[in-house]
Amino acid sequence: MTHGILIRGARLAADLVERGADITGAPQVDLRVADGRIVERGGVAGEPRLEPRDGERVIEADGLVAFTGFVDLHTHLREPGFEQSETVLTGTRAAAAGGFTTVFAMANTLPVQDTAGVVEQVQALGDAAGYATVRPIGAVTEDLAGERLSEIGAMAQSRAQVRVFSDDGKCVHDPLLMRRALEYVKTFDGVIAQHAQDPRLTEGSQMNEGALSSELGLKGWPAVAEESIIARDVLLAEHVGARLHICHLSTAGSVEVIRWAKARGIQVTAEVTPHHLILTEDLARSYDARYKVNPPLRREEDVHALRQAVADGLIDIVATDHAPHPVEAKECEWDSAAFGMVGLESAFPIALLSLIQPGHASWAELEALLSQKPAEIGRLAVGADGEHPSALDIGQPADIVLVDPEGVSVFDTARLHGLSTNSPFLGMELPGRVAHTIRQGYLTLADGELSGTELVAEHASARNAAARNAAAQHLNAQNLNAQNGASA
Ligand SMILES: NC(=O)N[C@@H](CC(=O)O)C(=O)O
Ligand SMILES: [Zn+2]
Ligand SMILES: [Zn+2]
Repeated sequence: MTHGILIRGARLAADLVERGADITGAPQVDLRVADGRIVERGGVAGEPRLEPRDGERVIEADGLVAFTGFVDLHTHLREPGFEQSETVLTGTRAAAAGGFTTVFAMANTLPVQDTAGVVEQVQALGDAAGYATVRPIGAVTEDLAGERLSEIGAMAQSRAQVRVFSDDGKCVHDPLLMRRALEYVKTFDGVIAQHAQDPRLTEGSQMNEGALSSELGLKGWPAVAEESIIARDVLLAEHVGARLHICHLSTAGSVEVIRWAKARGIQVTAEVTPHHLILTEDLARSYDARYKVNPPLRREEDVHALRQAVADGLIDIVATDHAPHPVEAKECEWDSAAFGMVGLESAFPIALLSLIQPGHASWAELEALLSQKPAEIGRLAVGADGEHPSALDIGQPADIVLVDPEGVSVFDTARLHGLSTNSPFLGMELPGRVAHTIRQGYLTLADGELSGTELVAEHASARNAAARNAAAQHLNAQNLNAQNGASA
């Protein structure tokens, strides 16, 4: 049913190791995709170019850069419970439009993703929609209340095979609970993703604490509220010998704590959002609540420190923290507005603008930041359809995104594909455009247009059936081997 795809003349991000936006240094490559995988390559090192076959869809990719599909370790899909803000379907459509083939779905839903039942439900909704692989994140504590550990083991062993646990939106503040959580996830190579915010230091906080918060009369949110939790948690992670991930780093001081922890060999990874790489607290002067986010936008020095930390390899990944909210929650007074911004569709343009163009990252490094490292931190390889291409090579699964560095993206409410439009970039023209997204061998985004919901669901169900067959064959083969072994 699925016809193949031939991509002609793309540059591979992996071949572009020099920092800066220029792509002419890499050879042009042809990739043939069939049955969900990359089956042939052409054009490199004297290999012949590939010619289209009957029924194949041809993508002319001259001028485009090909990445392994983007992986977002930090997305809020809002379903179950907040379907007026986003659903698994609408959120994964936004993901596909942004070049993502996998999203990790945060646990602050209603009910909270704190049981095997809820995480399996969220994953099943993702499988059915077909726009992206959905890997649920499990809550660390029951109902995100910070009092008792949730069913971490049951979620890890469920069909969803949860490996990332987070109370995101809230900080796991109790040090004993944090210690126990780290001990628990260590047993199955999981990770705790901490939302580092001391609740006592940020009661009622509205924006970054400093001269500007005083001037605007908004309650301040001190950098130390973030930095002190990170400092404590890297020490706990060291003590336990477990993996710790820090969500949405926002201050220069946080970078220094991470620098110290990494130099000590502590197993900590750090994430930055696109908005913290480009926006500053000054936007709060408008009192426009689109700029209200957790953690708050910080000073220009912080933005520079975060970019430099990416350049120095101290920050491991870029994650969107896509946080949809309905109009009512944003078009109101600053103090009563919700924290959060949508980010899936603007992630690539902002990464181009803040990291690639100023020379803080090469295209190859961006591929690590947006694809390989988040997949690795989230242990994406664990699970039924848990394969992620390590490179765009023959035999690898065909999760591919093609971007146009010379293109432009314009964000307005009509052009965003999620349910909510609380983007700080509305009305702006940003450099770079996501042109095509291919997930498991089928197009979810073709020339900037999302593929139809029914068609994508059909492709996904065919892929799911194929995956189930492969798993069954594998089991049969194992049984056969076991029988042969027994009779020998
Ligand atoms: N980032 C935000 O401002 N909001 C997030 C919660 C979070 O990521 O902390 C949300 O769920 O709305
Ligand atoms: Zn958070
Ligand atoms: Zn979040």
